[in-house]
Amino acid sequence: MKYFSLQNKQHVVSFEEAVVQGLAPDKGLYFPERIPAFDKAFLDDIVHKNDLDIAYAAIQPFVGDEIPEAVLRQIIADTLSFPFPVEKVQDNIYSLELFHGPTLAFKDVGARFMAGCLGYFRRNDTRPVTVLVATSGDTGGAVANGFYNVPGVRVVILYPSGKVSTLQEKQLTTLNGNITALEIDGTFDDCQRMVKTAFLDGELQSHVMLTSANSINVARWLPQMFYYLLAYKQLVTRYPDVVFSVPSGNFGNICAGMMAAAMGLPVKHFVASTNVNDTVPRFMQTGAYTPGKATATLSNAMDVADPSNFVRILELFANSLPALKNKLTAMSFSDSETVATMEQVWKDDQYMLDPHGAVGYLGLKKYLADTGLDKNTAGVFLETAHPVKFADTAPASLQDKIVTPERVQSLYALKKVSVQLPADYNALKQWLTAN
Ligand SMILES: N[C@@H](CCOP(=O)(O)O)C(=O)O
Repeated sequence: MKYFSLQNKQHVVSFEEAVVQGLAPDKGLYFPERIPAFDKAFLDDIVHKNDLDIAYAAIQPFVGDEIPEAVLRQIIADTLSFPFPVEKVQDNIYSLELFHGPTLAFKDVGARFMAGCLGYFRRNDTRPVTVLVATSGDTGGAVANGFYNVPGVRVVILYPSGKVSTLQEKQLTTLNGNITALEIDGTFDDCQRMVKTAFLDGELQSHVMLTSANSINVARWLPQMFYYLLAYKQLVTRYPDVVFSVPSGNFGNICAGMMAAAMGLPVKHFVASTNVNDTVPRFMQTGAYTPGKATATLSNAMDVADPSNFVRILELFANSLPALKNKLTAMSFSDSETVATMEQVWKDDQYMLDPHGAVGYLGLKKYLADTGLDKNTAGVFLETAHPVKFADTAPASLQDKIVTPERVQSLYALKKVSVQLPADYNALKQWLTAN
């Protein structure tokens, strides 16, 4: 499989080059040259396949022969070492729980897969590489955990000061070792812009070898297909149709699901559920892409005004808005709707939503109500992070009901270590060069 830059289709690279570079030199995102198709017999028999074989079938065409089969299978096994249950919340409404990994968010999947690929590609390379990553909350912790102590790799995480939760910040700032947290006086979009600018800076790159671990990197983005297939496997014997509602910020997660659908996974429809950072829902209505400045919300990991991966979604639909609308509906919800939903679902169903899952749930319910879909349809919202990550801003009535998983309990006592920087690319460049 080759990958081209979405800024210049003539710029074509291998999987390895796409992973190691992260972003094309022209700042374009890499995109696969063709969309592989799942074997129909394999999909028809998916309930009898094991999870690792399903993931292998999904990702192998994107990797080709650039990673030997045994190595790729081991990377997948290391990535999927925790469960992805589909929990019933109400009749026809299911939560795909993606928070059972080490950092309690769906990002663990992509971060661990990418760490495995990068480790393989750099096995004979002694030059140190810097993984540069921007986070609005969850990516940073997952990348820090996935790359912690990986030889020859240093991770530099940019996060917006005061705009991530207590637990998220502890996950970013307490590992130390090969992980450094840069606390930026700005928004996630500022952090993402600074990271992307670094990739364009030839002078910087002559001193520092850089790659990205945001979902702009194909090895972070594509493995997110796995859990759509695993959810489908769990539901297909009961429901002919599945609708996924995906809480969306940088749009990498939903874009991976839509890639799986383009490969043949039978998904009836996708709902992109956003908070008030509604650039995509507005685009879907008007056709005008006009990102403003990000607004801070309770679902902070989705506080993204200019989502990187939306260009990939457009590419999947040959930039045709009518074609996209047949497969995707986008809706936005306020914090007050989010809180009311968290309280209501706990009261009625004893299911604890996190604010991102609540936004996904809202989008799903609204879509199903608007379209009047029947009992043959399973509605699935992605519960992208554990509620404890947002315990400090959870409604007072729910605070004492959120259970802290054992694997993060010790984090609260650790001391935060971060470097404060202004939202200015030159400050980042100076820091990277000096360190
Ligand atoms: N929601 C993200 C923002 C970055 O998204 P990514 O999937 O491109 O890494 C976060 O939690 O940091």
